[in-house]
This record gives sequence, C-alpha cells and structure tokens, in this order.
Amino acid sequence: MPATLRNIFRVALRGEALLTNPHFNKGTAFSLEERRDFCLGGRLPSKVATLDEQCQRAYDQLNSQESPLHKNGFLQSLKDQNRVLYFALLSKHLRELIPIIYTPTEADAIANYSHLFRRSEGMYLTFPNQDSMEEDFLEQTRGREIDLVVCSDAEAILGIGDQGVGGIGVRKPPNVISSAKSSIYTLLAGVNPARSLAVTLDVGTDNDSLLNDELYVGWSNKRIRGEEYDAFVDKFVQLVRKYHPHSLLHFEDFGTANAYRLLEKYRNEHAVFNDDIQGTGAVTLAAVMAAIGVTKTKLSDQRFIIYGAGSAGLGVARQIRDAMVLIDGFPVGEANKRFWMIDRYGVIKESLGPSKIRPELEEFTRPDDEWVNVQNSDNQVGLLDAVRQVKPTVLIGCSTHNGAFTEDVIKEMAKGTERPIIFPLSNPSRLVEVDPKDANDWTNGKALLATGSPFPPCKMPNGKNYVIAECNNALIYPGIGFGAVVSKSKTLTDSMIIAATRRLASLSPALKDPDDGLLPDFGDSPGVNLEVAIAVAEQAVEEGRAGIQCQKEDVRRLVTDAQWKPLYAEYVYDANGEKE
Ligand SMILES: NC(=O)c1ccc[n+]([C@@H]2O[C@H](COP(=O)([O-])OP(=O)(O)OC[C@H]3O[C@@H](n4cnc5c(N)ncnc54)[C@H](O)[C@@H]3O)[C@@H](O)[C@H]2O)c1
Ligand SMILES: O=C(O)C[C@H](O)C(=O)O
Ligand SMILES: [Mg+2]
Repeated sequence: MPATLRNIFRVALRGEALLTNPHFNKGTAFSLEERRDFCLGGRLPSKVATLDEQCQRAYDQLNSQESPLHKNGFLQSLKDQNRVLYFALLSKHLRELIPIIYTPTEADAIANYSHLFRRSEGMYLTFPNQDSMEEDFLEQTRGREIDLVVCSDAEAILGIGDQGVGGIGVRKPPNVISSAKSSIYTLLAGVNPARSLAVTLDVGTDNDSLLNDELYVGWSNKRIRGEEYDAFVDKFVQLVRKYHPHSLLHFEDFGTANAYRLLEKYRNEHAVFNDDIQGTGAVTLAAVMAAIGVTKTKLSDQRFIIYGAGSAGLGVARQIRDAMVLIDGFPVGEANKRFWMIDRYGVIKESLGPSKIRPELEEFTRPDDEWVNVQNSDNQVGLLDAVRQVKPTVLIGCSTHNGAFTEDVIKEMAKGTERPIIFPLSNPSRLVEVDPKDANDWTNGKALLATGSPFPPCKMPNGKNYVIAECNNALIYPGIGFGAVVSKSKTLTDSMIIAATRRLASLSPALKDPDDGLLPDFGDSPGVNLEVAIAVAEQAVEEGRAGIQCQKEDVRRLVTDAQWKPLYAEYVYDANGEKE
C-alpha cells in the first residue's frame, strides 16, 4: 500500500481494477499523467483534486448523516473505497471521529445494524472448514508481509456479550471488532494497513437470537469448546507463526476463560498480546499512577475494589499488583491483599469454592473471617457492604453492570477517603457503572474519575470543568503493538508493558495541573502512542528481545520512520508491480 516515504510506487493494476481497489484508489486525486498511464481517462471527472479537497468533500458528506450509526456506515463505505482518504479524514478530525469508528458507536453497529451486510473485510476462519484453513489463510496472505494479526472469536464483545461473527449481517461487516481495532492501530500508531490482518475465528455462537435468525451470516451452531476449540485455535496460531514469525498476534474480546488460557499458552513462543487483559491493565495502571500523583500517595497505600472479575478486572488487578511489587518493592503476597475482587456472587472469598472462583482468581481470594458481620443469607457480600468494610481508595468497574456504583456506594466510599479514585470502565457508554457527572456531584467534585468510553467534562464546585479521562486501552495498545512490531520482538514481556505504562503515565496532564484529566486527551493519542511504541521498542532492545540490530539511541528514529501516514504516493505502471 502507498506509504509516505515511498513516494514512487510501482502498480500493476489499471482502469476499473485500480479504481475499485481501496488500497490503491485515489479517486479524483489521480494526476493527469496517472490517468493517462493507468487507463483512467474516461472514468473520472476532469478536475484533479488534492487530498485536502477530498477530505473536505467527504467531511461535508459525513456531516449530512444524521446519527453516529449512519456516520459509522458512511465511514465504512469510504474505507471500502479509498483507504488513504479514510485515514486522512479520520486523522484530521480525530477527536470527533474516533467515537464513530470505535467505542461507543462500534458496539451499537454490531448490536443494532442487523440485516444490512454489504461487503466482507478481513479473514473468516470457520470451524467446519478447518481442513482448508491453511489454503484459506494463504489465499489472502500469499506474497504479503504481515506485521500485525488481530483476531477475535467474538465471545465477549466489549460489554455486549456473544456476537457470533459480529452481529447479524451488520452493515459494518462482521469482522467489526478486529477490523476496528486494526484501524485504530493504523490511525494512532502508524501500522501500515496493508500489513495488518483482521481475523474472525468463527467457532459458533451461544447467542440464541443469532442462532434463530435465518439471516445470520456466521456459522449457525453452538459454540465449540474444549479440546476441539483449542485444536482449532492452535491450528490458526501455528499458521501465523509459520508464515509471519515476526508478527504481533493480538487477541480481542475472547471469553474470559479462553482469554487467560490462550495468553499463557502462547506468550513464550510468539509475540502475543491480549488487549482486554494487558491493554486494559496497562492503561488503568497509568491512570491510577496519575491519580496517586494527585493524592500524593503510593500504590501500596491504596485499597482496591475491582467490580467485575473477568478479563479486564483481573488484568487490571494483576497489572497494578505487579507494579506495586516492582515500583514499591512490596512482596507479592502483601500486594495481593490490597485487592478485593467482586463478581456476580459478591466478594470473591474462600467459601464460594471452585465452582464460582476461576483458578486465575485464587491469588486474590479473600478469607471468610473478614466478613462475619456483613454477609447476607446467600453467603454473599455485596458492593455496598464491601465498600463500608474495606474503605477503598480506588473503585474500578469492569462488570458491564450499568448503574452498579449507586449514590449510596459512592457516598459511602467518599466517607472513607478524601479523594476517591473511581474508574467505571465498562463499555459502551450505556453500560457504565456510574455516570461520571453523578460521581462528581455525589462527591462534591472530590472524585478523581476516568471512564472507558468518552464522556463530557463535569463542573467542579468552583465552576471549573473537570475533564473525564478516557481510560480506554486504545490509548496504549496501538503503541505497545507497534513497538513490538518495529523491534521485531520475539515475545511481548511484562517489562515491555510496564515500560509502556510508565511512559503513558509520564504524559498525564494531571502531573502539571491536578485538576486536569488523569490521562492525555484522545486528540493527542497519536503522539502518545508514538511515545509508548518507542518505550516498548527501547525496552525490547535493552532486554535482548528485539529481532533487529540497533542501539537504544536509534529506536526513536526507527519507530518514527516506520510509521505509515495517509498520503498519496505517485504511481508508475509496472506489470510486475504491486497488485494488493
Ligand atoms: N476501558 C477499557 O479499555 C476496557 C477494556 C476492556 C474491557 N472493558 C469493559 O469492561 C467490561 C468487561 O469486559 P471483560 O472483557 O472483562 O468481560 P468479561 O465478560 O471477561 O468480564 C465481565 C465480568 O463481570 C462480571 N459481571 C457481570 N455482571 C455482573 C454484576 N452484575 N455484578 C458483578 N459482576 C458482574 C462477569 O461475571 C464477568 O466476570 C466490558 O463492558 C468491556 O467493554 C473496558
Ligand atoms: O473496545 C474497547 O473500547 C475497549 C475494550 O477492548 C473493550 O472490550 O471494551
Ligand atoms: Mg475489548
């Protein structure tokens, strides 16, 4: 695909084939020479437009769309026509358009935009077709160098659950979550879109409304689990390793149990990354570090209640715990005791037993004798009782339970700590545990807040605006992935992720002004992710994981030079040139 630094590009497509290939199409921006050499003469109106003019026209058209969902559909169609224009437009209006192509609108696109399937994007690997998996994989990737593979089995899409291949015939194609995450890699970190691959692993769905819909475009079958599932995923992972050994393999929105197992299984043999576990852990740790900078306390001084002990909740707990050990020199056992995890059965405590406590949660399981005075008849301890007893300094929501942080909960928390740190992280916006405006009002502006989806600023009692930091893994995962890709890192280590987190935390606006947002604004996210990528690649070089030969001092230039930018290259016809 055309890239900034390769101004001249040899292309083997002509005429209609060129105009209908989104990687090469420039529409009205083809120069007169190109129109002549590529048989485009009669196919375009006469004026040669600049990319800026095309952006302006596309932006005007976008604004005539009435709702975020319609805008999302318009942008998808632009992406299908002209990738450079799509990314150029997004880059120009980043703050405004990220929520349209990504959280929160993307969730609504998956859930609501049924029956409008138009065009597929990326790769679908379906369980019953596994015998031809290698052939299917090579069909789309032969001759291509792939840096990044984003895959999902769509069992736990954001907070909206099992979406099969991604909602019924969604207008945004069913690869929606992997392709949205891939687009963010390009937009915010500079991954070349022609070198990334979005994959849906279709192992069926347990969502009855999908199974009962005859227009469902995925494999209409109950989800495959157990050994058959593992063998299918393994077949795919081994193909990635065989044909693209230096790629980063990103797992998105897998069900919790699979998410943890797969990460542990593959993390020592390939550069794999689970965004919901590691990306969320990293961005949340950065936000916590910024918040304790405001309260002038240490990580190990905090008491954490984490509400929702799935992929994200446990990822957050582990990441913060590891930082406590690394930064404050706290023993692991002591650090674990700073966490109270809550899930559907209340506080995770010993007597819940193995049927309700997944093995990964064991290290954070609380003793029963803590709760003798508070548990209810079901042997469960709810959030309000837990807050009353624990007096948490930090409350994090990853539960998908909208409204769980009630006024009572928030006010109770504010009794026990001067500046409650409250992060309702569930996405999309409609699932947030508390509207940050309410949390701000109920604590008289004392709460330090961050959310997973974008929210407008709140009014502080002094009349100032308080910016609600968007604690979404997109502030860090594109940089983590790109750093691993540029350094050709063989694996992605915990220390590389900590390096990313520290770099992000160092960019917090609250470091300069404690009343400012805890994390950088998403409008600044390309610069932020560049810094993150540099930190990750530097760490990879330093600890000998990098597959490239370079000095740490050279990393900044290498990463910057490797960034793909949405600009048109000049085309020269060559029958042996690029076709895809
Ligand atoms: N801000 C971010 O960057 C970010 C990143 C990842 C996930 N998330 C959000 O966090 C939420 C969880 O995602 P996940 O990937 O961990 O999903 P998950 O399915 O792995 O975990 C959700 C957990 O919440 C529990 N839960 C559900 N209802 C509950 C209730 N009423 N009370 C207590 N616990 C309850 C479930 O049992 C499960 O353990 C989603 O809304 C997702 O969008 C946000
Ligand atoms: O997709 C997002 O916005 C963040 C996260 O990966 C999620 O699952 O909610
Ligand atoms: Mg996710």
